Amino acid sequence: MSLRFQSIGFDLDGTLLDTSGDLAATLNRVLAEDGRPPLPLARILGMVGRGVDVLLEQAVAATGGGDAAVLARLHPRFVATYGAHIAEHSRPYPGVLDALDALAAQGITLAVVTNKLEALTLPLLEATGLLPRFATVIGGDTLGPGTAKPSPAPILEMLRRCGGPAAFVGDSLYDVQAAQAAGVPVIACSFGFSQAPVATLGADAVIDSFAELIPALARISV
Ligand SMILES: O=C(O)COP(=O)(O)O
Ligand SMILES: [Mg+2]
Repeated sequence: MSLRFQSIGFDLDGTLLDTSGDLAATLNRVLAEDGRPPLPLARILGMVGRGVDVLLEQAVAATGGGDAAVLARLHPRFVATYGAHIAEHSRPYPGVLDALDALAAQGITLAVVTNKLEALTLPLLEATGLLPRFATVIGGDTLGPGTAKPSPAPILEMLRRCGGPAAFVGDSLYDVQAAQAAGVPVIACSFGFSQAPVATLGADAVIDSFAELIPALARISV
């Protein structure tokens, strides 16, 4: 199946990697250290996808509230704790490695565009064996404040670095909005962290497993 895409970008959390276990354990540990109650996994996953600042804002609001000083206190604790436990439970979803290899074999350039901080993203990709497969990695803070998805900025930067035409693969509304604002077709993964049914996100295609990725890309290639 030959695709017309020069490059394909991937979201990280809930798309390439199931990071739910390490994210939830880290957040609940940081909340406990601050005297706050734990949050259930499903609630936490609904807070993931717009980066650590939004995650902490929502987690603090859900556990008794707190002002900017609370967030400023929790932020470095979250980053340090997560960095120390970055890949204890996090694994690629089934079929990820085969799909990436098949795309690379077609000469397609692969990129990661995540809202996770770059300094956490790189060791996570390294620990899970994914890093060598990507030509470029753009984190939520790589391009500066205000450029995380749903801003189109990181997808436009991926196009600049890797060339077009491009497609994007993600699991959240923010991925779909960012790709559409950048004029790039987008595939949504139903196995990720989206709280809304992925069929309602407005993506060009929905996949239920990575085995469906290349056929879906072929369908939107025409
Ligand atoms: O919210 C995050 O930290 C990262 O999320 P993403 O990899 O799904 O963009
Ligand atoms: Mg995601």
